Amino acid sequence: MSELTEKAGKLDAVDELAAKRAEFVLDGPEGAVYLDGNSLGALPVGVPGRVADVVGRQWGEMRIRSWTEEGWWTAPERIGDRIAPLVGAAAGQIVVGDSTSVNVFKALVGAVRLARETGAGRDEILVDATTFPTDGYIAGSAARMTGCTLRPVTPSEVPDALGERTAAVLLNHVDYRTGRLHDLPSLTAAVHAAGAYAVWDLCHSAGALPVGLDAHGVDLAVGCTYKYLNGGPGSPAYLYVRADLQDRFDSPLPGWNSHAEPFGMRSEYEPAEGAVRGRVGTPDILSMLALEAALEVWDGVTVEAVRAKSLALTDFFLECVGEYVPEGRVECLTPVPHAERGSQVALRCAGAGPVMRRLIERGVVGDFRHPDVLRFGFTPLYVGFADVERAARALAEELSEATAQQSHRV
Ligand SMILES: Cc1ncc(COP(=O)(O)O)c(C=O)c1O
Ligand SMILES: Nc1ccccc1C(=O)C[C@H](N)C(=O)O
Repeated sequence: MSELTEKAGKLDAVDELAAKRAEFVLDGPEGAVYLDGNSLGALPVGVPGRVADVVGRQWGEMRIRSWTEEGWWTAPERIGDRIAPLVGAAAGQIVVGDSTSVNVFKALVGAVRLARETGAGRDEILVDATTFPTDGYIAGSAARMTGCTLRPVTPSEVPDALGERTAAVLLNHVDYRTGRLHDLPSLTAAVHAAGAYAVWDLCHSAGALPVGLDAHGVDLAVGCTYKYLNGGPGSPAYLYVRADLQDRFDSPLPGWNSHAEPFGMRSEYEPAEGAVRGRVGTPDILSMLALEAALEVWDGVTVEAVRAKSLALTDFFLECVGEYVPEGRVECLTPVPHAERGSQVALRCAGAGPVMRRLIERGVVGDFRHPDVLRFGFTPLYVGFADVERAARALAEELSEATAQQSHRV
């Protein structure tokens, strides 16, 4: 047994979250090392039974009565309240529904409208230049619709780019490619000092590390639920609107579900109070109730414990990669300081696409991001230290073989 295998065993033995792994389905043809929870979280064991009940009994037998008797109608705000503590929000500020892309649109246009109430000259939106593409596309459209210019800047350039013209700033808490964690408290404070509104995309941080939305005075936030919250493919996203902004939040998608009296069927729109104002149309109940069941794995778990394990996992992965992988074959894009690291490790590597394909064939599942990045996501609820060691060893073997083949060809 190598030193690192032994170390993995010791770390697993004292892991206080180790028992959570049994609450997920992790078998199947791909093997047990699943490091792609930053794209699609694994299936919690309680979900299939709940979905069967929702379909078979609630829909199949109770039909229309389930909107009231099974709480379907109020699911978006009820599940929002279940997510709230995971992102540091008090109840009543999060509503679940639609995709992240749609919520980015609601939040960003809403933010520009808030900024315009006090400063008509505010006609610029700043957007993270390194963002996951959908946020940039939506921000471009939001800018055109609101008569703003869109200015892409890196998060570190934001403080200098802010000014009297800034209406809203759309940032990612953790960068999807590099895994870099941005400084949400200080960037939010800088946006506020300029009189603008901050919209945060939490896709890669919610469920992986403390976010502190209320504590840091974030204005609006969005996130998906299919990564670290394990809600399933295409599970609905969420929108956070800070309590004291809700009265002034003017949604660009004011559907009947956000009406003060949806069943009044009135022709005039009157927005509901509270988080409900962020709703649009009929909620996607099947996905939403699967998500609700998935969130039960968080019972008795603190985000702080998850963060501590996440950092221990990524530290250990970096240590194993440093030990096993031939010098110079990979370049780590993820920052080493804990304060700047999310819950993934991104390694730049020649031939990253084929390398990841072969790793997956070996049963180590990460993903590849264009043009040359290997991404490994670490979900502390179901990834263990032995997985980490095995993944790094498989990567090293893969890269050594590739190197050997290359020199053979030469
Ligand atoms: C930062 C970020 N925003 C948005 C999305 C996607 O949004 P949607 O759920 O609308 O596809 C992703 C990943 O899918 C993401 O990583
Ligand atoms: N929603 C998806 C559907 C299909 C494939 C990937 C995704 C992702 O979520 C990608 C992820 N946002 C990423 O950080 O690359």
